[in-house]
Amino acid sequence: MSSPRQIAPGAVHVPGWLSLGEQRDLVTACRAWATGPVPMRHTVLPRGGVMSVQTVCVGWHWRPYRYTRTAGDVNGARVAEFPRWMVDLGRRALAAAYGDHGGYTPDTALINFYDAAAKMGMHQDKDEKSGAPVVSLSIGDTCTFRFGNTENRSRPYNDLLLASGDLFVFGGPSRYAYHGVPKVHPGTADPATGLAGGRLNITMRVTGLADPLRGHGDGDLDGRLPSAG
Ligand SMILES: O=C(O)CCC(=O)C(=O)O
Ligand SMILES: [Fe+2]
Repeated sequence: MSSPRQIAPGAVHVPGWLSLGEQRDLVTACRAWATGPVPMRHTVLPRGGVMSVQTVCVGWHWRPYRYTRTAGDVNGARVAEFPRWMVDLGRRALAAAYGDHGGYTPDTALINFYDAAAKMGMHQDKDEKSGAPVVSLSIGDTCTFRFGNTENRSRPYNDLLLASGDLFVFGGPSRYAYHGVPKVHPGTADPATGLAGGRLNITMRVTGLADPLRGHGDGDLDGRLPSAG
């Protein structure tokens, strides 16, 4: 692992943060999630466009531009639980980037698979009701990651390479920075991760949404129930 590098205030790149073993375990977990309960798919945008990346979610299902527990735009199933080990991984990631995890409790992850031709246009991650940081992990082929400003999709931005095992965290003043993936560099992956080609990106986030079934989060139901006395 190299030392953390600040790209902008609140945006930190930690090259080679994940060990090879951790990358392998994440590839295995993502492969399983890609098969169900909600299969990985190309997200269809409201105006009919289709994203070139393939996505599967855990914890909450994202579709433009909201989070739900069930994947109404795929097969109607409830997405897989957000595992405790991923909360712990998210906390270790924040501690590595910022020196302290501050009680970070991600409740959703978007898992994106990029083939050699896939890209992601400049966008903000703003469907979350929480301003908590986004933790991004990359595995497989290296990509060019464009990290911009909070005002618009254009310059100033920074182009950096995200390679297998890299951590990128954006929070604080960078939380709503525009970002995207203009290019994946085929043939740059180490097959020892279990991913022979393509790029896997996992972003953990805090939705800030209540879970009506469990009473977690904002609008916690527990607070509104009559006390047992
Ligand atoms: O693939 C990446 O590095 C970024 C993914 C991303 O921005 C997103 O899923 O919102
Ligand atoms: Fe994003």
